[in-house]
Amino acid sequence: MCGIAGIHAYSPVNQSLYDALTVLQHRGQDAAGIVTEQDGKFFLRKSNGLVRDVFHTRHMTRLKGNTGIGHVRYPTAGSASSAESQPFYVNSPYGIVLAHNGNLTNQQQLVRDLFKADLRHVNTTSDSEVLLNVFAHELQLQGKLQPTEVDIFAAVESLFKRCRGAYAVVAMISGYGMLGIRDPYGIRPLVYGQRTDSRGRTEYMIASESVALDALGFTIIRDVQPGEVVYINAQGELFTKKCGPSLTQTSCIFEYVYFARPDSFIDGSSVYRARVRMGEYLANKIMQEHPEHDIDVVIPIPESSRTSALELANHLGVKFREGFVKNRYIGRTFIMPGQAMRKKSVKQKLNPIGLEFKDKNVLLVDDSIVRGTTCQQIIEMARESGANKVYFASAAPAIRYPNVYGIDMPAKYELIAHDRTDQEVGTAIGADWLVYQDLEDLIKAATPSDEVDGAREFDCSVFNGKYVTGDIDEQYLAALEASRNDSARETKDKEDKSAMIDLHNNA
Ligand SMILES: O=P(O)(O)OC[C@H]1O[C@H](OP(=O)(O)OP(=O)(O)O)[C@H](O)[C@@H]1O
Ligand SMILES: NC(=O)CC[C@H](N)C(=O)O
Ligand SMILES: [Mg+2]
Repeated sequence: MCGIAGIHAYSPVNQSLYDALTVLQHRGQDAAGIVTEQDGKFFLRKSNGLVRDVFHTRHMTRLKGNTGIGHVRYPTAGSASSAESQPFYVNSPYGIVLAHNGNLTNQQQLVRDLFKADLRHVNTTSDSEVLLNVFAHELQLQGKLQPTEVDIFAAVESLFKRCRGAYAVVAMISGYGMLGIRDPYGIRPLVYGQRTDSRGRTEYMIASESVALDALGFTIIRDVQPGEVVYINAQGELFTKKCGPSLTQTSCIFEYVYFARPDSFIDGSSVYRARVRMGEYLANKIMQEHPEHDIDVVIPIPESSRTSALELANHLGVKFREGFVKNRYIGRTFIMPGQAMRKKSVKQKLNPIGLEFKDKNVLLVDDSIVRGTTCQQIIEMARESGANKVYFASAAPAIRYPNVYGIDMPAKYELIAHDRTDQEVGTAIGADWLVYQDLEDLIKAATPSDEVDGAREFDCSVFNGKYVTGDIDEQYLAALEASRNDSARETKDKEDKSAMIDLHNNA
């Protein structure tokens, strides 16, 4: 799940983009990048690492210009080589840079077509570079010396016909402005807003999450609609057009469970409200399944489960206590590359407060169980701290299927719930009992307050194996599993790093 941002302003945007990426850091910790534009020249800085490590003063001062885009990366395709950090650049037509959140599901086909039919060169194994080249090719086909919004919309219309999967995009065309694109299903989030500068001029921002707009003083206009393009030309005029087919919106429900920050709104639905309701529904289910429960205390597993766990405790009428202290300098473990690193990080990140466990029956609450890395170690810690019984509740249903839309869960056998019943998962993680949220309840929880509960559709593929784009079959999933499972990826990352694919101009 990457984070993207673009700003069109009347004063330098380097610091604002840096701040936006910091606010979006929870969406990607592996690499970061910013491109700005001034007088027809792009200035790029991108590399592996957190935002604070990638940009030093010397880089910031070189990022000149009043328009720019940025990216924080959590790889789901290609490798972890710094050459695959984003934004990507292509020189023709005009000079275009692009940053992408999501994952293309027909990358191989597109690469073949780009090479054989469009005569284009793709230098990395990133799907985002492919996406950029498809856009560039389609824009070139419009054949305009000076493209207008009409040409840009036409190019994206063709891109929608060619590119499958999930893609929320920000891009910049040298001399012609900035645009945001959301795929026809609206799988990944994208929102835009405006603010007024001291001289009364309107500035625009496009970003993955509304928190980035809040932090920079932009007022939200609305979410970019599925299949819509938002274009701000070099003169600062805004144009929007729905260029994709009319499909039912199916945005990713896992954004509400884990990825997004609770203070964000996605498609009119508050992530915080969704998590509160997840806690309420989960409490109801626990009361149904264990009416005579003997829970003494509810303890959240920081960070993401806290909102749900507090509400769950309120509804159960049981004490809520912070039983784990989180090391604030360790990032999110689930989005780290490689199981060894994830495993090590749980212990570095979370430490129990013995007092809250000793001789108590504790209910541990997490937002989700994916590989089981976190809950297994946490349950062990709870027992070592003297807990009597350790129960576990997951605010999301069991994750049994791979994700193909921008969450790095490529191999079903790496998922602890794959091929296991709920009860078997409980045993595998070492809990006395385990309760999972029901999918219908999760859907209800994520439905915006002004809509009928449960009427909104979402991509729930990790829970039900139904892939909304309709192009995913067993063969695709088998190839994905073979190429991106933990050990295959580790080998590829090592190879790419030593091969030094490195074609980008570092500011
Ligand atoms: O079953 P697993 O494979 O361990 O994955 C699930 C865990 O990973 C995430 O936490 P993470 O540390 O990434 O982020 P957080 O601090 O936002 O909770 C999530 O919140 C669960 O705790
Ligand atoms: N998580 C994402 O959105 C990843 C974007 C892109 N597929 C990459 O791997 O860089
Ligand atoms: Mg967590």
